[in-house]
Amino acid sequence: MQDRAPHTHEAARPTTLAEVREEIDRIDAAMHALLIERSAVISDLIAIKKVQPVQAGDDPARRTSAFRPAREASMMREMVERHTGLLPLDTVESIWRVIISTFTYVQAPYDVIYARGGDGLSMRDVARFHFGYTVPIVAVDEPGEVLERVGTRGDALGVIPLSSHGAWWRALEASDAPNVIARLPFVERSDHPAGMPCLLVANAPIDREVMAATVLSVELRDGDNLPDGVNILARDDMRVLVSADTDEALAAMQAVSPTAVIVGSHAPVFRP
Ligand SMILES: O=C(O)C(=O)C[C@]1(C(=O)O)C=C[C@@H](O)C=C1
Repeated sequence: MQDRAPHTHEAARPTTLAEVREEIDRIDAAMHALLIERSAVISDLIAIKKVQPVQAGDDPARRTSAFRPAREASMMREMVERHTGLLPLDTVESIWRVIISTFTYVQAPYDVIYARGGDGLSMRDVARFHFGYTVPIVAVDEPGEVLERVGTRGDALGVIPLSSHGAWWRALEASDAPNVIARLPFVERSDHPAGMPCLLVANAPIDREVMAATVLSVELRDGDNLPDGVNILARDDMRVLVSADTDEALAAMQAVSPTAVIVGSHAPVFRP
């Protein structure tokens, strides 16, 4: 293929269909070459991760998955912030979700176990949108079954819709239980094509480096008020799953409810 200058306002714009297609072929080949280059970088990353703990005190047995939700959340933010042009944000986001999830999978295979929720179809969309088609997905009926299946496996991610019934999160309170590690979608908006709000649970340590919002299981008593910066994620009567946005909000929540149990964390909510 002939080398052409990148398409800019200054460069001569293609005027025939053949020229435009030549330009598209050049761009497609360049994008493909970049993906191949990305996979070579991931090979280096695999070698580095084997010898470099993610954070002090890490238990390698609890780090078998390559999934780093805080890093992914910040990558998705940056992608949204730099995006421009005709291509819908949904498309760019879904392409990057497939790229990142698949590169997570090639580092260390894992599967995604999700609770079907209402019609089951929305949750299937959530699983495919965020994890692509290479990662195996498994549907189960109830959040409790997701947690049972994730259990002590280091190579499974559970996805639970926030609209699930019952206080399913109480099963996260045990010290050897999975933790909440992320909240989906990473980029929230009302018209998100797979935007059902969900929590990701995994047998992975709580990311202390980036403990942006802390997730707690709380039993409210009559008259308890939630402090500023504490939001209810899910509720079953007086049992609530909350997220505290800051360390101050976390301390205030623990002052209101000393029996509150930390069950995970997630990156700050991002609404562009
Ligand atoms: O940055 C990492 O730790 C990676 O493993 C790379 C990568 C990616 O493909 O960009 C893949 C998985 C992680 O969840 C985050 C990012």
